[in-house]
Amino acid sequence: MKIIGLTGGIGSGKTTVAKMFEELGISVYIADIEAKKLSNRSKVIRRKLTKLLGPHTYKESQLNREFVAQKIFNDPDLLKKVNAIIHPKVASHFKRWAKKQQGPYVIKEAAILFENGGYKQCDKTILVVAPKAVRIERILARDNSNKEEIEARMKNQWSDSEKKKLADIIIENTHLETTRKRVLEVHKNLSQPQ
Ligand SMILES: CC(C)(COP(=O)(O)OP(=O)(O)OC[C@H]1O[C@@H](n2cnc3c(N)ncnc32)[C@H](O)[C@@H]1O)[C@@H](O)C(=O)NCCC(=O)NCCS
Ligand SMILES: Nc1ncnc2c1ncn2[C@@H]1O[C@H](COP(=O)(O)OP(=O)(O)OP(=O)(O)O)[C@@H](O)[C@H]1O
Repeated sequence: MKIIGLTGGIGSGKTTVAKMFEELGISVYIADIEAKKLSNRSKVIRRKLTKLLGPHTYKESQLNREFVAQKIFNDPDLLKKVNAIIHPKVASHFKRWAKKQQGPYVIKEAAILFENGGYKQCDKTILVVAPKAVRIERILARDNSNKEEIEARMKNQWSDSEKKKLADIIIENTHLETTRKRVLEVHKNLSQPQ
């Protein structure tokens, strides 16, 4: 079964696009969500993160997301260390998950795919893009966050032009209906035996 990596910068709409593939019957793995579940469940991750970031890393046995985000997105060195704790666990969890799925391909949606070399484990990659200003507006409307916090995350992600050099398929996500048509087209191509 083919593994299709799906990524995009913060607010590009990668989860929205991933859900469109899901509606077409494709199994979708959302790495952001699984990473959080693993961070809450795995004693090894908990121990390593607490050692690295201090006693406030967990609050009532759940990852203290605001605290962790505040620390790591303003300190690239710390972010690298957190990624090194979490990403390998997500990668092995994904492999186990993928073995149980059926269909012509599965989608692995991940915020960080090119930056950490994760794309090398994929048969093909999809990059979701939207203008930066639109992405910021979307996150401001969705979350209880501010422009500085969003830009801090953006600074830790590659630009779209860097990612485009490695992506196999680009999906522009501005108008939802156009995006949906493009997803259907991509789905048909990916479903063909190669
Ligand atoms: C810092 C945390 C707790 C913040 O949680 P929060 O619910 O606010 O954000 P969420 O995880 O949903 O991510 C939202 C967006 O932030 C950006 N982001 C998240 N992790 C990273 C990262 N490691 N590097 C750059 N950007 C990131 C992405 O655009 C992502 O889509 C969380 O993002 C985290 O634990 N990140 C480190 C682990 C990781 O890389 N997770 C991503 C998938 S493996
Ligand atoms: N084409 C679109 N038109 C209008 N709103 C959109 C569009 N695509 C996504 N959105 C909205 O923008 C917000 C961000 O989309 P989504 O959560 O899919 O992005 P994401 O790239 O997964 O974000 P994050 O990086 O934070 O995980 C959501 O509230 C979503 O409903």
